[in-house]
Amino acid sequence: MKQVEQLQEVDLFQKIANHEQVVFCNDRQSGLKAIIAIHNTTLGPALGGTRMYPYSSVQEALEDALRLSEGMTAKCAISDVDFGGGKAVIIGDPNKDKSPAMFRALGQFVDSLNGRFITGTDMGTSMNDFIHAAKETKFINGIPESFGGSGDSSIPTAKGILYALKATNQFLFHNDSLDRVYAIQGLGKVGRKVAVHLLEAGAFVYVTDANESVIKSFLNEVRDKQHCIQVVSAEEIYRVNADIFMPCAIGGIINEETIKLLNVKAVVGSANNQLACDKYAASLTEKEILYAPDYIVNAGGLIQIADELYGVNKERVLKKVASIYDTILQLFKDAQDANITTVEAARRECERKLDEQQHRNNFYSRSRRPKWDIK
Ligand SMILES: NC(=O)C1=CN([C@@H]2O[C@H](COP(=O)(O)OP(=O)(O)OC[C@H]3O[C@@H](n4cnc5c(N)ncnc54)[C@H](O)[C@@H]3O)[C@@H](O)[C@H]2O)C=CC1
Ligand SMILES: O=C(O)CCC(=O)C(=O)O
Repeated sequence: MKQVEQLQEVDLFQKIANHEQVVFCNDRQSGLKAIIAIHNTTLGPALGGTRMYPYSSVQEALEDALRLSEGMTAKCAISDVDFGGGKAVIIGDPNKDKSPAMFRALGQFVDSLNGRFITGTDMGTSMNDFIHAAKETKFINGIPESFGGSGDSSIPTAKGILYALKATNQFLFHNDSLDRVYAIQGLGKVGRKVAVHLLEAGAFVYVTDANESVIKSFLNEVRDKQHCIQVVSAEEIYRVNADIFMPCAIGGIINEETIKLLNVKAVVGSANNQLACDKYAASLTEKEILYAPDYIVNAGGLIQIADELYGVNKERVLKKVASIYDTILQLFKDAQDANITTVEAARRECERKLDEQQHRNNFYSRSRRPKWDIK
């Protein structure tokens, strides 16, 4: 028994070897079971949303927290914001298990980290949930403006996706018009906003969502565009003949099986960690499918919540979100010139930025930050 315990301990530390800190949060009264993963605070306190998902095991939740927080380090570096990478996951079904008490408990755990981790919404959580968390800690962002936050971060995220789509169309078709065919997986906070805009721009969209009521409500919103929409099943979304496949729900959906099915020229979406692992970037390239790295495409929300550090200026946020167009276009060109995948090109750029900015004050060098006052 003792040997088994020792082995598990070693495995766990191997698993989190690239991370600075992982916190398991358990609140019996509210039922909160959450994991906070802090990947890297070189550039500043760890920043990242909190996801709620009915994980089938603690292992699965931990894997997700580790991968998502690592992605946030890259996202912060490439977006030039003064934050590091972190993320929290709550184990539970967002449609059944949520309560204000659960988010207050999460707020207390976040507060106990004294500014090392700042959080807000992600998949399965909403601004309203974080109003409760913000009663317990100041280290919450992206809550409604009426509560002193920067508001719905899925709005700038959706705008960023549209810029990334334009850049992709420019690169592929030498014309950045959005008037094309898209296959959208997930019509949540981000996917739906993007879909509505694409329809307004004259696009045709294939859509799917795991939740039928989400599809109904979407169709209701875009009643006058029914001829430009086809609802398909969860499986069919991978097979449809479209210009761009847009993952806007869960991660890990670009894998050996789905790559075989894809019938598109590019993959551009909001979901974090779309590739089940990095090797699938090469498989996409082999199939001549252009991949826009998720953490560049979906950085709009991060850009807004990071701007809270300076008191939020929507104009400044929009300008920075618009730069996603140039970043993506340049990345496609760099990858093409160097004959490497877009994932490798993005990784090199992140590493360059992290190296270049090692000198920046960070948690360990006791920087003071205007809003969060990290001591
Ligand atoms: N909200 C934001 O500003 C940002 C979101 N993201 C990422 O974008 C993705 C979507 O985020 P949100 O729209 O905020 O989440 P959300 O929770 O509002 O919406 C997700 C939608 O996907 C659907 N869904 C879940 N599993 C599915 C599946 N297997 N097939 C089809 N549909 C499925 C859900 O029913 C839901 O309608 C997530 O991966 C999130 O991490 C990334 C950056 C910022
Ligand atoms: O957009 C947000 O509200 C949170 C930022 C984040 O966690 C993400 O970009 O994945």
